[in-house]
Amino acid sequence: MPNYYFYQVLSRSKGFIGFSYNERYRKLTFIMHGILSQRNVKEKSDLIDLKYRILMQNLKPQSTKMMVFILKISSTCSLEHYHSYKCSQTYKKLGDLFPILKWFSGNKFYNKVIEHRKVLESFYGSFVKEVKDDKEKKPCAIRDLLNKVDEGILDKLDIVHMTDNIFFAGTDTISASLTWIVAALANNPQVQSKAHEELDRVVGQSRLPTILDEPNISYIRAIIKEANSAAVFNIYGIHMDEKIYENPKEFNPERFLAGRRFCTGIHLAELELLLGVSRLLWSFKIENASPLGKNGKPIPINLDKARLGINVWPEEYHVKLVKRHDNVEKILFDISQ
Ligand code: HEM
Repeated sequence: MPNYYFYQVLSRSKGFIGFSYNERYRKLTFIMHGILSQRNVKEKSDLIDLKYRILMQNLKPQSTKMMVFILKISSTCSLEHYHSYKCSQTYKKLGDLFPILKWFSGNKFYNKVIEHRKVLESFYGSFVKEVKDDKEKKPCAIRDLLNKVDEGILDKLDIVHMTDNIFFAGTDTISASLTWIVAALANNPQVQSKAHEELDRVVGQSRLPTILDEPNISYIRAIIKEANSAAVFNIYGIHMDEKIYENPKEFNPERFLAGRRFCTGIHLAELELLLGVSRLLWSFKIENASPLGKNGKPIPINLDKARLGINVWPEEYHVKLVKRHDNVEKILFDISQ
């Protein structure tokens, strides 16, 4: 059941993620699947390429603060989202516990949500403005959404909240995944050796891995798959929950006509992880820089301990990035590559 504070007040019913199935959701999901389609993502892969180049240029070989750099990729967006998330979770819980709160629009929580909404709308509104003012009309997801305003399908507030949703769904997820993968690689040098062997064989040391290498770097793909662990849900419990499905025991195929619900950004996520992991490993050997244990070796990074952001993150850790060959700097800083 959509929560009043989160969906109606904070998002003014203008968002997309987590919204109930209805005509509006169907219309928006169609638009989002178009913007984030595999073809669109591949066509715009140079933007992701640029993003990783900037990230890699900021990773100074021998740095011991990998975590900090990875966090920096999306610091502005993620920080904003982290506050947004924390705030909305509080409202969500309170709203769920005391539904009556929604009738007191002047209450403290309501005012906090409104305050927060102002920050959020001004933050994402400024992105939208930047795209509108861009004389070169560079391609981007916000521009694709703006075209839908011209076609009379979306309004200005839809764009602001959908932009929020795209950043919300697409930044913390990738940063958290990369941070887990780096920790797992630091703990498993033998896995890195196999990955380095594959990259040297397929890509060589005179260019960066690109999207075109994807079919030939199956070990890198397997590392990404292994790091994104599967979650097992109580499917029976969810399907029989009357709060989620009307008349759950009734055999009613119509309820699935709304279409499958899954991560709309899956193609973008896969591409970002592929380029992120392959380029990190192409450039560096990742060494665990934790304090030494009794056996004289660094204490393995504890992957059982996690902390909560929007997603689940590993605890802070330190790694050392060791440049793998002499071409690393030359190629990372050569924009013609
Ligand atoms: C490693 C990265 C990612 C993971 C693990 C992930 C995971 C998920 C999950 C579990 C859902 C919920 C699906 C459901 O309702 O059953 C979801 C939804 C969504 N994701 Fe992702 N995601 C990732 C990256 C991205 C990226 C890069 C974007 C692009 C902007 C994105 C956009 C979305 C959107 C728009 C939804 C909402 C779909 C809906 O409600 O219909 N995600 N994601």
